[in-house]
Amino acid sequence: MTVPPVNQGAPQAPAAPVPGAPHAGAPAGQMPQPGAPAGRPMSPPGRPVPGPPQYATAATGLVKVYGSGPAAVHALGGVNVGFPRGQFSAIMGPSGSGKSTLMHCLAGLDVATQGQVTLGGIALTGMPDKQLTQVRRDRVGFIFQSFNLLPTLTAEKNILLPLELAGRKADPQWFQTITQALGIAERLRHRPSELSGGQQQRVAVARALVTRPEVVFADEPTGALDSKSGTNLLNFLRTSVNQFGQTVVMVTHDPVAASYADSVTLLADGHIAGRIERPTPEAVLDALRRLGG
Ligand SMILES: Nc1ncnc2c1ncn2[C@@H]1O[C@H](COP(=O)(O)OP(=O)(O)OP(=O)(O)O)[C@@H](O)[C@H]1O
Repeated sequence: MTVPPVNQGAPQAPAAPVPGAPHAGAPAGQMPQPGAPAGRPMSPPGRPVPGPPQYATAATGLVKVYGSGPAAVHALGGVNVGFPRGQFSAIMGPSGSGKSTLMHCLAGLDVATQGQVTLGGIALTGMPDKQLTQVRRDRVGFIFQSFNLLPTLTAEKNILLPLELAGRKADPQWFQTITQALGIAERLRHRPSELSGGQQQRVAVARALVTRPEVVFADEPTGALDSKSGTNLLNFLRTSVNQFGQTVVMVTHDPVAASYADSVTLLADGHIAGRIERPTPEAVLDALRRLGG
């Protein structure tokens, strides 16, 4: 099912709740048009992809089929999408529409059946596992609903883990900037069990940002948080985009959470079903109703 693009006439939003902070990044509406990239030759894995460099992460002709034969599930049916550098983008759609599958393919956590994925202008498609693991570790940050912190490590050690695994040293100034901005500088010696849910998620956010990744992928990051902790987290993600130039791509079911983003990409039945620029909760809710979500 598809609905027409829903950005026309959508009310202008107080979409960025950070006072005085303008939306940043590339101009809106530069998503590859369906069919446009067809015929473009596949770039070898790990090589720069020719074309506009404004997308931190993009997919062309992305198909994902789980299983085979009569049991095959067509989760993505040829998706063309780009998420601009230095912007906060949300992905929404009804349950089963392919949001997590799209995010996992973009982040190199899952391999597409067909099509091409780029991260920072580099082709991920066909990349050997070892190289892909390295790309995920060095160039991607993840925030999950379930924090995924190691219980035996302190907050500080959890945050530094991606750098340690990569054999890299922390930039002390950047570490201080993010832990202070997240309000966890006083909690660094605590283990996850000694922290509140909101604090644990903020540690997970610091861990995602510590490598200064190309893209932070967030999958329902506020799903397990109370509303105040959720608001704090969304405000921080917004700040990381506005102040640090971070690119954030977030899957969410929550229209209020989506209204913190610069744009919302809508999925339905494995296809792009529209896009809302400067979303308001009302515009998002309206679009989701039209999609039956
Ligand atoms: N590992 C898998 N094996 C088989 N089918 C799968 C698998 N993962 C997802 N699917 C199917 O692919 C489709 C898209 O799933 P996906 O999880 O991407 O949707 P979603 O929009 O993220 O859903 P939700 O909002 O419920 O989390 C669904 O029909 C789902 O059942």
